[in-house]
Amino acid sequence: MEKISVAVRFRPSTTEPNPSDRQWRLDDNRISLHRPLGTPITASSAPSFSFDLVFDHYAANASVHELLTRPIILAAVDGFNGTAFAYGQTSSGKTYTMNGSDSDPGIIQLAVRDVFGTIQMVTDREFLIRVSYMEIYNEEINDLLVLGNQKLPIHESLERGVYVAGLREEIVNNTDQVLELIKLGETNRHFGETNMNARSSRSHTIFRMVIESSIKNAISSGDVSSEDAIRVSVLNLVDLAGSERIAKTGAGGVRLKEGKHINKSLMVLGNVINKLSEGKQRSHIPYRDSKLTRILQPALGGNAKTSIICTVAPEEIHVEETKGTLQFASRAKRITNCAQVNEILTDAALLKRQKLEIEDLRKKLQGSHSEVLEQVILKQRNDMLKSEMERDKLAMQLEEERKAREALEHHIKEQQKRMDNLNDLSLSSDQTLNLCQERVGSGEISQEVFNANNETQLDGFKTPNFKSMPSNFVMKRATYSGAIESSPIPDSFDSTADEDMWLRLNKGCTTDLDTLHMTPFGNNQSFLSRDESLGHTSEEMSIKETSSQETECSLHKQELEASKEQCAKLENECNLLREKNASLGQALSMSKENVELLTAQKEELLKNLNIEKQKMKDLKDEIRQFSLAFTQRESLLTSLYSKSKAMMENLKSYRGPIPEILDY
Ligand SMILES: Nc1ncnc2c1ncn2[C@@H]1O[C@H](COP(=O)(O)OP(=O)(O)OP(=O)(O)O)[C@@H](O)[C@H]1O
Repeated sequence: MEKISVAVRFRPSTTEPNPSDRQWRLDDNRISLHRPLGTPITASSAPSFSFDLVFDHYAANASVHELLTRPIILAAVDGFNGTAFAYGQTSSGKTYTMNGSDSDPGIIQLAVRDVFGTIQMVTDREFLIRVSYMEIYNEEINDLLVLGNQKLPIHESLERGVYVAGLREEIVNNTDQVLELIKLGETNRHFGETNMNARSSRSHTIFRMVIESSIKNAISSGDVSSEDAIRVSVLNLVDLAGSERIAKTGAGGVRLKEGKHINKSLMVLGNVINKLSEGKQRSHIPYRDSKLTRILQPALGGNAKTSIICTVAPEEIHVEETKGTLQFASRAKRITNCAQVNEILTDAALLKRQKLEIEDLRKKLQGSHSEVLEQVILKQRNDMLKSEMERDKLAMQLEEERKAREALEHHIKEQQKRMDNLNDLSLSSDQTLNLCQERVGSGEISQEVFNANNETQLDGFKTPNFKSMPSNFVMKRATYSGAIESSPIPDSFDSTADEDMWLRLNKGCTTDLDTLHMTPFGNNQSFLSRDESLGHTSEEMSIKETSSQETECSLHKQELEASKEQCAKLENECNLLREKNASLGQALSMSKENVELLTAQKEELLKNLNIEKQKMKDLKDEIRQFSLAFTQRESLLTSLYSKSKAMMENLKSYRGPIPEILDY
């Protein structure tokens, strides 16, 4: 943000100062009005003013330019928009300041020289300068480089902002070329004689230079950067028509109409300056109320560096107008602009950027990116296969473990059964022992027999409880009612038998003894005694066996627990692998989708590239056709212009009657 710089310039007095006149006094950059005797007038009607610069009547245009406008010209070459305009009452020296004289070139001439002088010093950029010259006469825009009143319209677009449509822009290469064009423009400009100025500007004129520049050979270099951008700045040098009092100028007829238009547009300019000076940039600023403010919009509170030179007349007769001008200047001083370098990308640079982007995308698609993707997919496939194999292996292990567990369980059940049997056996042995002891107590069995039997060790004794009874041994139980859990019947009988014992054993049961196979003598050991002696030995054996089986069983149990744990662990691992497998499958399908998407994008981009290429070709054709048409039109216009000029010359020298038809 920077403030508009404002300067005030006093033109030389046209009259001899009268001792009774009030005087404007300049102290550095301050201006104050003094009484004839030299005392300052401090009333509110005549306050003192201070400005960025104040020039007295001795100042030459060159010093005004050097101090006020030159910085703007240099900034314009660097890409900033710039505007310098002269404001003041009629005959205060605006045109003199802007256009100068032969001995004192004006700001426009000095600016043109500066522009060309500066760009010659810049070696790394190439410049294209275009100039145009227009006037706003009676609120109509005319091209001063073209004959006649064209009444050009103002247009607005996003790309160009506010612009005058159809305005001739001349590409220029040097100062002289521009000065020639300015001369041409001056001949077309509206001047008129008033009471106050023999050659009064009846229009606002805007001399415009468009300065384009780009880095030399930037487009052919590698990357697209800010170097590829083109700087386009607009420099406006404006000579306003002077505000005037109709009574003073003595205007009537055409001059009066002109004066009204001039005053109206200057009033709008004043309103815009007022609003902007109040810091109301965001409120409505009446730029559209006049063509002048519309065209100067960027210079007033916009993207431009602006300086205003307010010209004033020193004479007593113009004190009120001078005060008005100084007030305008004071308000203008408060306006802030926001100038920035204007850079745009050319079609070629844009195309280059697009090409690079497309190339980059293509590389990503065709090159490293797709390879990476393929590798990722391959890796994922491998991972998936690996995990599937692991899963199968684990499933097999699990199956084996399950089988082993079932076998173990089966084994444990068997062992349990055996243990139960052994327990039963042990119990029945105890009972048998008790029974025998009871019988010894009752005298049925002698203590010696019992002891002998009890001490006798018989190998190969099988569990009598589960032995099937021999079919030829049938007992009839009459009175026997004792609870015999284990049968005392041995595997086989000998040929001899102790009848008494038999009877005693059977407690009165009658048995057909003839059917008995008698136990041979000498081998007549009672089966009872054998049985009972065996009962005592089997108890110890069964206890031993039981304890060893219990140990075995607890070992099996431990094994079972361990295998259960292992099994659970394996199941967990299996679940994890299943999950991993599922996520890998998902990732694979996603990558497949990505590949498909990228392929589609690639195709789309290639399609766009082709379209862009076609567009480019069309544009080139269009440009070729346009430049052809333009050259034709230009040569036509030039010939028309020279023809009309020649005719004008002829007409001027022609003294006879005016011919009725002019054949062009
Ligand atoms: N600084 C100056 N030094 C010498 N002569 C000057 C100076 N300023 C103005 N003049 C002369 O004063 C007269 C009026 O000046 P000029 O035409 O520039 O005024 P103007 O403000 O452009 O008036 P208008 O608004 O009517 O066009 C001219 O003859 C001009 O040569």
